Amino acid sequence: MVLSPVLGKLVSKRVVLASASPRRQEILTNVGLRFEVVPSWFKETLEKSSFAAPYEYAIETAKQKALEVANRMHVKHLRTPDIVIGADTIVTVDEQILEKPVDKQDAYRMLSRLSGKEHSVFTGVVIIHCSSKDNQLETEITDFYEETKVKFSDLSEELLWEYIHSGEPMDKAGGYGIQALGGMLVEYVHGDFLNVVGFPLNHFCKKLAELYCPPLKHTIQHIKHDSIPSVDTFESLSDGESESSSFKEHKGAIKLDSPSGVICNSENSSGVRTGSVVPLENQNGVSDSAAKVPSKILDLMDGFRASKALFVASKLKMFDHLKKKSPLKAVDIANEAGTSVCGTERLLDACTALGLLEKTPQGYSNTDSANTYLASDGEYSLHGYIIHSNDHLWPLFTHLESAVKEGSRQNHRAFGKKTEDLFNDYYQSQEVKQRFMAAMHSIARLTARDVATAFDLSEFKTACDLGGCTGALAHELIQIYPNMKVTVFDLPEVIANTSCFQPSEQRVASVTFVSGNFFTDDLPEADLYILSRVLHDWPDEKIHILLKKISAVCRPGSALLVAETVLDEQKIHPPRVVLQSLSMTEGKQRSGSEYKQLLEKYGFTNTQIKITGNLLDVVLCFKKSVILACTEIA
Ligand SMILES: O=c1[nH]cc([C@@H]2O[C@H](COP(=O)(O)OP(=O)(O)OP(=O)(O)O)[C@@H](O)[C@H]2O)c(=O)[nH]1
Repeated sequence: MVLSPVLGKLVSKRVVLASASPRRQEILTNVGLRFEVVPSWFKETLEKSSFAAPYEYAIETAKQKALEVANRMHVKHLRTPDIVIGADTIVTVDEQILEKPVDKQDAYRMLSRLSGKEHSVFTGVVIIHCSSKDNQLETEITDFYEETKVKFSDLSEELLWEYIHSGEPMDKAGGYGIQALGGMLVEYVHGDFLNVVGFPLNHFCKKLAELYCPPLKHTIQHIKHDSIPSVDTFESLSDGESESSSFKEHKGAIKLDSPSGVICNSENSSGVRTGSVVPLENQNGVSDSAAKVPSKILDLMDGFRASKALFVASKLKMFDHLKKKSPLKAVDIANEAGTSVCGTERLLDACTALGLLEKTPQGYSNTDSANTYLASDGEYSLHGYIIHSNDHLWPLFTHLESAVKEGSRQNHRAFGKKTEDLFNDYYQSQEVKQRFMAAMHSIARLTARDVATAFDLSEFKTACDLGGCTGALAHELIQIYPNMKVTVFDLPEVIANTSCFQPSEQRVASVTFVSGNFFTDDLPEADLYILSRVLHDWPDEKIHILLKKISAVCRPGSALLVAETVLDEQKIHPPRVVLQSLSMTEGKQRSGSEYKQLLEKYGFTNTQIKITGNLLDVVLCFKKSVILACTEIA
C-alpha cells in the first residue's frame, strides 16, 4: 500500500476534519485516513474584493474554518487535536466567485451563468498542526489550493429548472454536483475531478508526503549526486523506511567521525536524531544503501526501552512528585522516591528525551501532558493503565515467542498460573483487583466522552452498561443526557470496590450499580445496552451466550452500543490494536464488517459505525428493523 508510510504516522494522531461536507468525509475515508468530523461554525463572509486572487479567498476561508474548530476544541475539550483539516470550494466565472446558492433563484442565476462556458473550480485546503503550550493553542499552518477547469454545455431553460428542482444544487459550490446528476451538464473537465467534488485528494496526499515522509536529502557536501529522487509523485512513497524528518523539516547539521565513514545526522518525526553511515569508498559516487536510514526499524528496536522508562517513572511516581513541585533536581526526586541519584538522573533525562519532561538548569518539570495523563491524580490519568501494562502486559509480552509458537496466552510462564486461575486471581487479591480496576477506569475516563457522543443517544431513557466496572462511562452518559438513567452491571467483586472511583458531585439517583454475571444472571431492563471493551476479550462461544441474552431482553427499538477499536478491513490498522492481539486472549479484534455481521446474527440491524480516531470507536445497532434516526454529535 503506497499510502501506508503517511497513514502509519497519522494513526496515533487525533486528526479532525473541520467540515460538514459528506463528500469530503467520503473522499478522505476512502483512502483509509482515520479522523473525527467536527463541522466548522465559521460563517463564510470574508470580503471577496479584499483578495487579489480567488484562490486566496478559498484558502483564507478554509483556514478560518479550521482555526475555528481547533480553537473550539482546545477550549472545550481536554485533548487538543493534533491535526485539523479544513477546505473551501468555490467556482469562478467572469471574475465572479460563486459559492453555494441560497435558494432556487440563486441556483438559477449561477447555473445560467455557467451555461455554455468554461469556469474554474478552486478548492483551498489547510492542514493545521496543533499543540498546546502553557494552555495556549499553538498552530503551524500548511495550505495549498487546486484549480480544475470545467466546461458546461449550453443548458436549456427546461433542463436548468429540471435540475434545480431535483434539489441537488443547494449545498454545492456553483450550484451543481459533478459527481451526481450535475455530471450531465458537463462537457469536459481539465484537472482533478475530486477537486470539483470538494477535496483535491491527489494534491493533499502529496502535501502529506512532503510533511511526513520528505525525501532524504544528503547533507554531506562531497557526495556528488542525490541517490534518491525527490518525492514529487505520491507513488514514490512506497518505501516505508525512507522517513527521516518531521514536517518542520529539520536539516542535518552535525557531522561525526566514524570508523566506517561519515555520519550525517538529521531528526526524524519524533525528534530523535538518526544517522546514516556513508561508506568512505562511496563518497565520490552514489551509494544506494547509504541513503536508507532505517529510522523506523531503529525506533521499533528501541521501543521497549522507551516503554519501560515510562512504566518505571510512573511506578516510582516521578510525575506525581513533579506535579506537586517543580522544577526539581534529580537529587530531590531521588530522595522522595528512595532511589539512587545517578539512576534517577538517567531516568529523568530519558523521560526528557522522550518528551515527557522538560529540563532547565533549575531542574526537571512535567510537560502539560505529563501533568494531565501521567500524574496519578488527574481526572484523565493513564497511571492505572500504565501500571497494568508494566505489571501484567510486560511479563506476558516477554513470552511472545512462546505465545506465537504455541498460539496461546502465556500466563503460566509469566505468572506461574493457568489462565483460569489468573482470572480468578483478579477478584481474590485486593491489590490485583484494585490495579485492574484502576487500569480499566483510566481508559474508560479517557474514552467516555467519545463513546457517549459518537451518536445522539438522547432518546434512550434507560441504559445498562454491561461490565461497566467503575461506572466511568455511566457518569459521562448522565452528564451528556441528563434524562438518562444508567445501570452499571458487573461482577459482585467489582461492584463492591467501585466507591473510590466515584466522582465527588455525582447525581447518585441516575447511576445504579447492580451485581451479577452477564453470562449467567438475568440482565437489568434497559432501552440501550452497552458493551464497552468487552467483546474483544471473549471467545466466540461466550460471545454467543452474551449476545443471545441481550437480544432476548431487547425490546424492538432498543439498541446495543458496542465500543471497541474497529480494525480496518485489512485488519492492519490501527497498529496499537493489532499489537494488542498478541496478548493471545481467546477473543479477537474485529473489523467494521465483522462487527456488523456478528450483530446481525443476533437480530441487530441498522448498524452504524463511528470511527472516532481516538482510542475507542463506536458501533450502534437496533433490535429488529425498526429505523431510528441517530444523528452524530459534532
Ligand atoms: O461538483 C461539486 N461541487 C461542489 C460540491 C460540494 O460543494 C460544497 C462546497 O461548499 P464549501 O466548500 O463551503 O463546504 P461545505 O459543504 O459548506 O462544508 P464545510 O463545513 O467544509 O464548510 C462542498 O460540500 C462540496 O463537496 C459537490 O458536492 N460537487
